[in-house]
Amino acid sequence: MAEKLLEIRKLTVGFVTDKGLVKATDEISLSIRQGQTVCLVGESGSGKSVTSLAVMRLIDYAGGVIADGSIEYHGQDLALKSQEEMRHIRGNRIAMIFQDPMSSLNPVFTVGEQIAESLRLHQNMSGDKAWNAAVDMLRTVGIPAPEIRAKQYPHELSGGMCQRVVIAIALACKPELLIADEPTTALDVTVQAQILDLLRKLQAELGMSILLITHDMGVAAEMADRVAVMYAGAIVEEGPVEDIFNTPSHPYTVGLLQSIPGFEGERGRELYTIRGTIPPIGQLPDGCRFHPRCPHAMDICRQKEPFDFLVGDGDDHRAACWLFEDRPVALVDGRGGRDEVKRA
Ligand SMILES: Nc1ncnc2c1ncn2[C@@H]1O[C@H](COP(=O)(O)OP(=O)(O)OP(=O)(O)O)[C@@H](O)[C@H]1O
Ligand code: NI
Repeated sequence: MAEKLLEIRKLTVGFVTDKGLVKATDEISLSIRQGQTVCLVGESGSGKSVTSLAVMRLIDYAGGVIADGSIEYHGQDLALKSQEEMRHIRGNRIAMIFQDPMSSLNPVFTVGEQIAESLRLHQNMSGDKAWNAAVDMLRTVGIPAPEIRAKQYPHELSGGMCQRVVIAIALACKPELLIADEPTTALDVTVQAQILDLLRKLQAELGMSILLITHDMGVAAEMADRVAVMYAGAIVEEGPVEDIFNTPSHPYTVGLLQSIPGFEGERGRELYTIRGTIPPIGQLPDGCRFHPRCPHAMDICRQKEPFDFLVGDGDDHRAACWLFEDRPVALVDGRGGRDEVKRA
């Protein structure tokens, strides 16, 4: 199995408010191996973007703090790096693309110049060489007539074209890890499929790992090797993509899947929606954070936070749900899962 590239351990990210620190993520653990695509899914407000911003340490600029845990990358903890050190890692070995391509591009420079600038900065290329490489990148990301397009400004390109440019900028430095936060949400379905195909193709060529954030289970099914389901700041289920879709275990995951139109077993039935809404950060219920919305809630769910239990046959599919109390507790890399030590 490929080496672990990124290992997030018990990461708690918070925002300081007048009521003290409110947690946007609560001891989340997740790892990504080389060449792997891990999808982070969950409803709006579950903490997906906060998690990705924490890995990039851009959370510092959004008023957030890493309150606890570690983000191990090549044996070093990104949570402890200075912003100066992070600047060398960002856009170089780890690149990020966001949902809205327009806000990532600079309106006053041509797209060719913006890619060339990234190459100058990170690959030490100069003048014509960087420009020619930029045109090549545009070709690589599937932009027709790249010599002409390179001289155009973002407003002269469609949304889909702009997102391809953003991908070209991100990939210009051949990152090991690409973090993509809803990269296709703003695009129409056909363009979305093309962009996802492009990411897959470039991933195969470059061997990079992808952390893909999406609220779309269909996108996750298509792209992921592993899926992590987030709810109200915690990863409530995580496992190989086949296991998540074939044997979803956490009632929240089951609910998410049942709300996909045309999902197996649901055809012809009224579309299911999970009752209730996600609690705002800082206002979690006692016990399991999902219990007020859970159709299976038991007494213990109202009282005690569940551990991560191993579900399925192997040791790589976990769910934080008391329904699996008879199963072994998942270990996070040899260390205890959530509160495992207290339980013993
Ligand atoms: N700068 C901030 N200050 C205070 N709270 C914040 C800040 N950024 C995010 N939050 C809160 O943190 C929680 C998680 O937000 P996050 O953006 O990570 O959700 P998400 O899963 O990415 O949702 P979406 O699908 O809507 O993008 C939310 O409750 C949000 O209101
Ligand atoms: Ni988000």
